[in-house]
Amino acid sequence: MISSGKTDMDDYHSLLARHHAMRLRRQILSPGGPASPGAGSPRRGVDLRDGAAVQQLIMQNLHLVTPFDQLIDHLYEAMFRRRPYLRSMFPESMDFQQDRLGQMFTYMIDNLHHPEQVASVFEQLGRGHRKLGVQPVHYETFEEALREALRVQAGPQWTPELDDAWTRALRFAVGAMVDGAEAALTEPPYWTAEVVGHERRGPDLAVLRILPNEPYSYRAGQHGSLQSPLMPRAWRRYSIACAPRQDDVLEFHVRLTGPGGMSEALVEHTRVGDTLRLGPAGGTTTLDGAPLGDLLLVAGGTGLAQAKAILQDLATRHADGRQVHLFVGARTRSDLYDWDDLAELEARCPWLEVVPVISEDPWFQGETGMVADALDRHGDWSAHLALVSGPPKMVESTVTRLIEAGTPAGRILHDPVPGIGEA
Ligand SMILES: NC(=O)C1=CN([C@@H]2O[C@H](COP(=O)(O)OP(=O)(O)OC[C@H]3O[C@@H](n4cnc5c(N)ncnc54)[C@H](O)[C@@H]3O)[C@@H](O)[C@H]2O)C=CC1
Repeated sequence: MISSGKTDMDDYHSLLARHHAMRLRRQILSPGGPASPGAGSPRRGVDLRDGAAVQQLIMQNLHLVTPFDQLIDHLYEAMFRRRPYLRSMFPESMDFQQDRLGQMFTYMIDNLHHPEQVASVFEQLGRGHRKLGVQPVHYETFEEALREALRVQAGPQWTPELDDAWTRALRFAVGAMVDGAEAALTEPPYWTAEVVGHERRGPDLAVLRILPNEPYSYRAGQHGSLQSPLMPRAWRRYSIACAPRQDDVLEFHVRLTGPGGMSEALVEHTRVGDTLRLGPAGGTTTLDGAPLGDLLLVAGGTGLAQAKAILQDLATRHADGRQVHLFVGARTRSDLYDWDDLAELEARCPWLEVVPVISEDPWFQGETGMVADALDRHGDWSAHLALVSGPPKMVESTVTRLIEAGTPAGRILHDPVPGIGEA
């Protein structure tokens, strides 16, 4: 059983986390740093002002330490050899974890010339890592293991300059993670949530509704991470498919993507009354601070979750006077799994037009083919603010097409997709 209230143990862990954070910060900020003399401190804004130079050095020599999956194999081997108990913090299968870490390395290196941006992404990551039980002290072991892995992978061509560049980049990112974790000490590392709704909307799709045990704050367009007791220590992100509600219930749309994974646990083996864990909300694809103007939402498959949350949010304030178009891509008519809610929203909101686009049924009486083609047929979107969500390839092709047709890249919002922007 997972305790739903705050316990003395939680207080103890909060104190311990604060203590470790302060100790690590003192070490990092001390002239020698924890492990590498002369290394820069990781505080954002102050440090890594030469991020572009660090980036250049790392990039010029990237061939020595890639592919990242090999480097990451070495890294975990070194980490679990040094601290075997750390293995118990990870899920049974490390594949997903290894992919994510590779993506974070790529993201960090690609963006070192924008340290502020790196810092804010890693602060969110540090906040999210609290749910895994990660304490700042673990980052020391991570750093030692990564430096060993880099040395092993690069072999005799590894130099102290490269070691220094990687250590500085890593400490900058880790410093931001510690900041993020520390700033979040007033909230739980994760929430327990009761499943209050579970509707099958087709053989491979479920709409889940859950009620967190404590107030959960998020903005329309963000995602939350879910963990099922059927997959201990594994977490997967899903877009929250509703704007914040009075009854505090959250909705998620989950497509079964294969056997043995989280999506199977959530679609096939989860029932009303079950308990899930929910990590803090994250993601920056929201309308906060977005420029005014008409809006184009493009959603593919379960990417509809994000668009639905944004629409519900807009509906609470008459869309701020905007006109809004939603193009919903699905393979078949029956894949329009949330059509009733969309039709209800469209009927209620005179500012909204919903256009379904079906890609694998040429007899569909409406738009058929790829969403990007349907957009072209419907006119000029270059003055709209666009928000795109769905399968990565669909997001990539839609964003490319919008840019070709004249929409400035800065007016297109989407969650990170490998290949465009962040990884
Ligand atoms: N916030 C977000 O951006 C969200 C993204 N997703 C992602 O959406 C995906 C799930 O999608 P499903 O429901 O299985 O979608 P799906 O595979 O059923 O496809 C949905 C739509 O995308 C189009 N599409 C699929 N592959 C494409 C390609 N290679 N090029 C162009 N268009 C393509 C299809 O024609 C269809 O219109 C997952 O990858 C998930 O990570 C899911 C929820 C939220």
